[in-house]
Amino acid sequence: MKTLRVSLQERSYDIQIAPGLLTSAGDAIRAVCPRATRLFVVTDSNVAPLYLSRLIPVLERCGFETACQELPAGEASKSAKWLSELWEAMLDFGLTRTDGVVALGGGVVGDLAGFAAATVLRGVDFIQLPTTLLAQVDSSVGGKVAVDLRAGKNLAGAFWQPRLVLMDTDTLATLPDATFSDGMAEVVKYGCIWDKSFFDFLAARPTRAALTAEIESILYTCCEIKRQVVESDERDTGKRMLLNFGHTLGHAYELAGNYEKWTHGQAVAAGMVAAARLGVTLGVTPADVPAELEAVLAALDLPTAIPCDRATYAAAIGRDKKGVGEDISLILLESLGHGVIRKLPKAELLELL
Ligand SMILES: NC(=O)c1ccc[n+]([C@@H]2O[C@H](COP(=O)([O-])OP(=O)(O)OC[C@H]3O[C@@H](n4cnc5c(N)ncnc54)[C@H](O)[C@@H]3O)[C@@H](O)[C@H]2O)c1
Ligand SMILES: O=C(O)C(=O)C[C@@H](O)[C@H](O)[C@H](O)COP(=O)(O)O
Ligand SMILES: [Zn+2]
Repeated sequence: MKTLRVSLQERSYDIQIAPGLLTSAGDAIRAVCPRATRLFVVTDSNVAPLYLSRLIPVLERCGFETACQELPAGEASKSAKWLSELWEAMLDFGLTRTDGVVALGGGVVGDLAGFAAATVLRGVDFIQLPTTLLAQVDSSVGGKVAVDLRAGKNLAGAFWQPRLVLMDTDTLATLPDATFSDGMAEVVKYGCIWDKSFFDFLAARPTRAALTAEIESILYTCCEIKRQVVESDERDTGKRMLLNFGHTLGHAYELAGNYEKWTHGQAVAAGMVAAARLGVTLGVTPADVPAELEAVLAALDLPTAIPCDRATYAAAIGRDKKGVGEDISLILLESLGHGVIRKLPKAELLELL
């Protein structure tokens, strides 16, 4: 088993990475929630039939009473409507402030359940059991929780760190190839912004089989990078913005496709290529970087360009959380492996696009 500790004073927690962790989740949760009697489990309609019947007896054997809410699978469930349903169901179950919320699923389940945990009774303990590659390398760590609004992606949310993150690598075996690739978009992001040797390592392994053979080390590398970034800027006012590489335009593509046409991973892949091209235009990024990045993403069956109209770009840029007044912080690559934050007038960015 690989373990990492995210050190954030009283909000510190462990990330455990190993096969089979779901089968010992009860003891691990008991260790971080000693006073809890009830756990409210949030999952989705694809994950429930695969893993819920494995998890519930494990929790009950450790003395937890459980209730479960199964969401329809997909981004549409990351909504204010489902947030409100969760609040009501948690209170009907009798959740108290010493109890906990468990997210069993991908980033949609984790972001929504985390926001519900942050807000119900003004905040209860939250445990992440991520089951997609994307959730294991990115969304289960760092405490960003949110729902989407009509106005755009993740526009209502909180910073609410989990008490524990258990990554059972066995769960990745049941992912469809396209969902595995979604997660790879965020994995490649870490190589782009932080670590050229990691980027090269990924480029040399263009198949799911080759990547799966190294999965524990890939998860560890991504979580270690995210740990360092989050510890230095938990509230996303500086360095953490690097983790948003590809996301300003990625969020525009998700909005353009009404959150149905393009997954988050696909949108981020195309957003990273567009940001690399913008970097070349702005004289920050070397000219050969976009093609090198495109080749790695295309080998993973990820899109490298997504059409988007000016009005949608304008809406996404206008509401991007990296905006300050008329300016926006844009994440660019000074080289592959080194991301930088550059301020630009929003109007200039729109013209460039
Ligand atoms: N909070 C953060 O820091 C952060 C970081 C990155 C992404 N996100 C968010 O995460 C979301 C995307 O997450 P995602 O890609 O995991 O999407 P997702 O949660 O929709 O999961 C993708 C699909 O995989 C299915 N699934 C999950 N686990 C499975 C398994 N083990 N086997 C088979 N099928 C499984 C799901 O039912 C779903 O159909 C977006 O909303 C994005 O904004 C948040
Ligand atoms: O953890 C972060 O910080 C990230 O930016 C990770 C991103 O991959 C993730 O998609 C995040 O939810 C985007 O955050 P937002 O602040 O742009 O909504
Ligand atoms: Zn992301």
